[in-house]
Amino acid sequence: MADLNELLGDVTEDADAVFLFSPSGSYYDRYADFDDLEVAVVGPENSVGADSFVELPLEFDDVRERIRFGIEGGMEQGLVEDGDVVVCVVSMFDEGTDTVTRARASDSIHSGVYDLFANSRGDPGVIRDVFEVAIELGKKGQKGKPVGALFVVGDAGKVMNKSRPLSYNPFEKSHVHVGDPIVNVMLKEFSRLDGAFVISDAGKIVSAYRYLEPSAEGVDIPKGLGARHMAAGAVTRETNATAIVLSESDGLVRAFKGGELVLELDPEEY
Ligand SMILES: Nc1ncnc2c1ncn2[C@@H]1O[C@H](COP(=O)(O)OP(=O)(O)OP(=O)(O)O)[C@@H](O)[C@H]1O
Ligand SMILES: [Mn+2]
Repeated sequence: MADLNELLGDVTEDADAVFLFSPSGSYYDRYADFDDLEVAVVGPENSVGADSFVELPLEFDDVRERIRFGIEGGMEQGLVEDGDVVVCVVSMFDEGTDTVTRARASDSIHSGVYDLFANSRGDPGVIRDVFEVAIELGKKGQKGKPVGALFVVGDAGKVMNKSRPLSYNPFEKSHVHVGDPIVNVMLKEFSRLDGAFVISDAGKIVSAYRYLEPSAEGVDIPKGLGARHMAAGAVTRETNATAIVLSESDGLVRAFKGGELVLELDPEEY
């Protein structure tokens, strides 16, 4: 009769790295002296004091997302590289370690999402929520028609100084935050109209209908992108904001930081 452990050994064969997702201290210790294997801890905090640590800025309920994010962070830090086999040890059912998966680090996983969440000024949860609105808008459009939108997240005071109103601000005096389902409906509704949404670090919607007027000097964004993308890139050079743009013309979601395009995604594939 076949031996179960032997069969399951296929999962860990030829591994280049082991990523332990939020392990307990005693569990981590059992992995501490693997010499020829990169052992890294992935989680919201490095409570076991691991040398190699990838911070998860958000709780990903979806284990697949958690693993993707962990691997991308590991690539970002040079712990693993394109083609490496990464064995991921995860707890899926709150009963300690119960899941082992084999994943391959690849440049296609390396989409820029990690950098966007981990190194932005805005709260990671806020960036995620805005990102999700943009993706959803991209998938469905506005009443079936393609729609474009521009969200500027973080450093809102400075962003307001670099912009002017195109119309009355429906969020004036309101205290609404992204992530609230009602707000997401509002964001989608208002995205039919011109200009940008300005959102604070903590996710408060400061304004809609802002016309951004940053200097475009020294902004290097890919040719073929128009005024909306130029404004998005430029505002992130002059402020510490992150801009998330849904293009009406090609349907892609892009993010800009520090004046540069840092992420480009097709909502249909996300
Ligand atoms: N400086 C700006 N600030 C805010 N919104 C802007 C700015 N420039 C353009 N927009 C918005 O972007 C819309 C589309 O402009 P344009 O076609 O030039 O941009 P684009 O980069 O090609 O974007 P898309 O791919 O969505 O067409 C405008 O109708 C306007 O609502
Ligand atoms: Mn255009």
